[in-house]
Amino acid sequence: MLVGGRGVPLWSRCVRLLSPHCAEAPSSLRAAAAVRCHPGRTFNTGSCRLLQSRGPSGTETAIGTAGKLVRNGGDKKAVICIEGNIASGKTTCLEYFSKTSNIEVLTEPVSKWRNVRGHNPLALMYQDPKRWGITLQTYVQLTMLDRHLSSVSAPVRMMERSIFSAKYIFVENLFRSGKMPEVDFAVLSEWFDWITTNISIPVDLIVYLQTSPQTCYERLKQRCREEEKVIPLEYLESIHHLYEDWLIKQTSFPLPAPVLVIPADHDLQNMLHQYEENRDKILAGSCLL
Ligand SMILES: Nc1ncnc2c1ncn2[C@@H]1O[C@H](COP(=O)(O)OP(=O)(O)O)[C@@H](O)[C@H]1O
Ligand SMILES: O=c1ccn([C@H]2C[C@H](O)[C@@H](COP(=O)(O)O)O2)c(=O)[nH]1
Repeated sequence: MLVGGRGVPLWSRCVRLLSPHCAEAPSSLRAAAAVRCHPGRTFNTGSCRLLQSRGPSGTETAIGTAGKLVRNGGDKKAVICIEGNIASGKTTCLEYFSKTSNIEVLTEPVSKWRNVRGHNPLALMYQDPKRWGITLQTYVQLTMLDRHLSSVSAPVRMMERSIFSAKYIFVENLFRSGKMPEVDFAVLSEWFDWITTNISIPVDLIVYLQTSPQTCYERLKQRCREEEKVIPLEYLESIHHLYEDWLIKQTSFPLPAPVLVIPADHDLQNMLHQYEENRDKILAGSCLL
């Protein structure tokens, strides 16, 4: 295992734990504070509760000491986000860990993205990204925020992706590829900046399932989700490069947490073995299990 390594070749079998470049990353899964990874800005939201409210889907929030909206009781729970390309095996990984007691698993709300009041923004986005990209990504941002803020029922929460990858990977990809008008990107960015400035979204660890785009392409075809039949290999390559820049090279956007890299091109049995081998690392430091 290499700790804090950078630029290590892809597809190596070892697992790596990379630290965020910013100085203010959450120190461990025990961290009571929610910290934003921006130079010179630290928000400690761990202690005081001034106001409390309950929203839809069991969201309980309060105003913390820094004036940020915080999830109620969130300071005591560890949050692990599973990140990776489309069809890299995130859901399969979560299914594996869902069998562990004391871990709460939250999959991406894809069913909502496929059906909001009878509309399918995911399908619309793939059909015409220029027109519908903002529609899908606005809804993704809302539903991911709802996931982050929903009340936690176990000491450890494992969730699929995050509001950060929605913005840093998918919105960014639409914009850079010329499939999102500048004004749509600006509006989404304003929303994202407002949310992350005013709402505490603590993440303690990112687990990055690192795959080749080719592997994802094969798994995508095997999964055969109707909306995704139009996805070419090049799309997965773009997503892959954005992930690598963010989580491995750490040259694009701030990291909300340290990164554990798990090479994920291997067959299912091998992957399950790796998850078992890394169980302690993934859950390390929570002091709650
Ligand atoms: N290690 C693996 N080897 C082969 N197929 C896999 C592996 N992991 C997952 N799959 C299959 O690949 C497809 C995508 O996996 P999934 O877990 O849904 O990915 P994601 O949630 O990242 O989109 C599914 O059909 C799944 O059964
Ligand atoms: O912000 C986002 C997040 C996801 N998507 C798309 C990509 C896939 O087609 C589905 C679900 O992703 P999985 O990797 O299979 O979980 O949603 C998006 O367009 N924007």
